[in-house]
Amino acid sequence: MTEPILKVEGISKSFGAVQASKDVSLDLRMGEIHALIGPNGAGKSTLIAQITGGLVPDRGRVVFGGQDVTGLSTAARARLGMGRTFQISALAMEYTVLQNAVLGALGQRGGVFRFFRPVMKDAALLDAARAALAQVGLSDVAQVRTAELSHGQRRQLEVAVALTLRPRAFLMDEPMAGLGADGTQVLTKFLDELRAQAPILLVEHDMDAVFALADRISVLVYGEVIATGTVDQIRTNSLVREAYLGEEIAP
Ligand SMILES: Nc1ncnc2c1ncn2[C@@H]1O[C@H](COP(=O)(O)OP(=O)(O)OP(=O)(O)O)[C@@H](O)[C@H]1O
Repeated sequence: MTEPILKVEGISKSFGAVQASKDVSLDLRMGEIHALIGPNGAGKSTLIAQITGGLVPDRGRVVFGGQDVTGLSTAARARLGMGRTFQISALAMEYTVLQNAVLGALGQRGGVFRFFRPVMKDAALLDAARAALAQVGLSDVAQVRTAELSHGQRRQLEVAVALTLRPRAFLMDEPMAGLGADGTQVLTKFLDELRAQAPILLVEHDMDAVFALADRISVLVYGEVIATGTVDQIRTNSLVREAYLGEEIAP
């Protein structure tokens, strides 16, 4: 088996008396969607922040592409190919779709945005942005103001921004949040295809999407991974059913 692209090894993180991550270990393998689920406040966002570099763990390490990245900045991790999308939109609503994709490409490279015009003439950035928009199906709206996009299209644009870096893996924090049934369906199909290009660690509350997409699921409860397994293994796991009170997870 090839080495996992991402390994989280024994990560712990406390905020005062709250232990948000308790000795968390998990990995992300090539070609897979690994979903991270858990009740509100279980520590999913805190874990993602430690993987992407926004928070420093108290203990443990993050290995990406065989390299220990625990001490690296978010931008340095992005340059190594760690792509991500956010729970809260980081898009500039007044800019066009293409401008957002270009600025995203620049930002993810750790570039500093000083003058708009030179940036918009940077052929490499423009090429990367256009290719990413084409891949998510937004080429037709490249010149449209981002504010005019539907919620689902904005989610696609966020994925496009992450794609500009040609990531080796994706971390996605609740990409389905706020999407209607149609938007969820479009994004589910898109993520299904995307995993072949780069594996995805997916934090998601929408259980239908998780069950449709995940090759493996890890369940986080009070900062701890209580189970990792296939959809069937997780559905029938008694600890998991207890944590969810049997509701969302019930077959
Ligand atoms: N910066 C912080 N300071 C103090 N406590 C924090 C901080 N960030 C998170 N926490 C606490 O850590 C725990 C885990 O929070 P986190 O946001 O990671 O959970 P989550 O699983 O992502 O929740 P949700 O599903 O609601 O997004 C919670 O008890 C939260 O209150």
